[in-house]
Amino acid sequence: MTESTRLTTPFTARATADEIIAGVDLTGHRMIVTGGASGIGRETVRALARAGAEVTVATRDPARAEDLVAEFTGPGPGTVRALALDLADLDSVDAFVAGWTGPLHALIANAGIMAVPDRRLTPEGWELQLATNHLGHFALARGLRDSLRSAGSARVVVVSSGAQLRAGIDFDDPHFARRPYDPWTAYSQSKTADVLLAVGIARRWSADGITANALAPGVIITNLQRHLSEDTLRSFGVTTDETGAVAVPDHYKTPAQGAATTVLLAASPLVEGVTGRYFEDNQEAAVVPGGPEPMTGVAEHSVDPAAADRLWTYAEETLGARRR
Ligand SMILES: NC(=O)c1ccc[n+]([C@@H]2O[C@H](COP(=O)([O-])OP(=O)(O)OC[C@H]3O[C@@H](n4cnc5c(N)ncnc54)[C@H](O)[C@@H]3O)[C@@H](O)[C@H]2O)c1
Repeated sequence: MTESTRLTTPFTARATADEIIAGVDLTGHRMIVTGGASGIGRETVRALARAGAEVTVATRDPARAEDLVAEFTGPGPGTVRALALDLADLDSVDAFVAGWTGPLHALIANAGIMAVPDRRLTPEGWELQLATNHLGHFALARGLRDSLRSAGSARVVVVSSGAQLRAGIDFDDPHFARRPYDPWTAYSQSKTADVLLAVGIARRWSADGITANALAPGVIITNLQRHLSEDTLRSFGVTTDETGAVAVPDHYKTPAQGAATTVLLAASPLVEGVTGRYFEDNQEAAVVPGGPEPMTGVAEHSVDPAAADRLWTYAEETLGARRR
């Protein structure tokens, strides 16, 4: 992709999800938002349902989406329901896939965890951030491929992060079995894997009418930061006063603004047919060398087709060899 072919939209970085799809009618569109009960995912669900979509919130605890379901119960065109899904538990992913019937117009891989302080493993022995953010979503997307195909035209949207700039995939030790565990390196690796998943799907499923793109939502205060200490948050410029009010730097977004790029990729006609790309602030991002310095753009290692293919094979083999 060159500068001249980079896709631009009329939307500013501050546009909200509702502004992005104003006038778009999603009636009859069936969509899944993982992690849709909180944070950015919750605002994604609301914007898509307001535009008329039938949205399924895939969440570990469906009770947490009760108010969302209630908000869209009634005469309006959009509906919301909540179904159980634990991405770190492949039996749960399999059960979710087995329970899905009919077409699927958009799969939004939004759920995620960040900077888990110690090296935690799933029952299969996989590092928790890679397992949740990537391997669970890989299994989910693969399991739902027929449903995506049967929609005729379907989109996969993967919520990554600017953290993908900081680390590629360590194919020799993805689960930190030998190298020292670092919470941020593990997060960055998993977010690179998110972009590579979109690239991998774009390389394989285009003939099925399925597109896939990844994005960074910006920086938004949500439950995602729960593993960060007050000192770390202060170093990011986030402070909490004695009343509990949180003050954030100017570049932080609201959840509704954070959901905007996801909604652009899931539903806007502006990106019809676009696949294998990475967006931030509602525009396609520039490809840059990864490393500690760049704050925007997508790292070369995150969109490298060879890395995408290698990760795809790795994920297939890993899932195939899972402990029962
Ligand atoms: N908030 C930010 O500043 C920011 C920045 C960059 C990227 N992101 C990405 O945005 C996405 C949404 O994060 P958010 O900020 O809304 O945080 P959040 O914590 O509010 O939402 C994440 C959701 O994922 C769910 N989840 C976690 N583990 C799961 C599992 N095993 N199975 C099913 N669901 C699980 C959580 O329950 C939660 O609902 C994440 O992928 C995150 O990496 C967020």
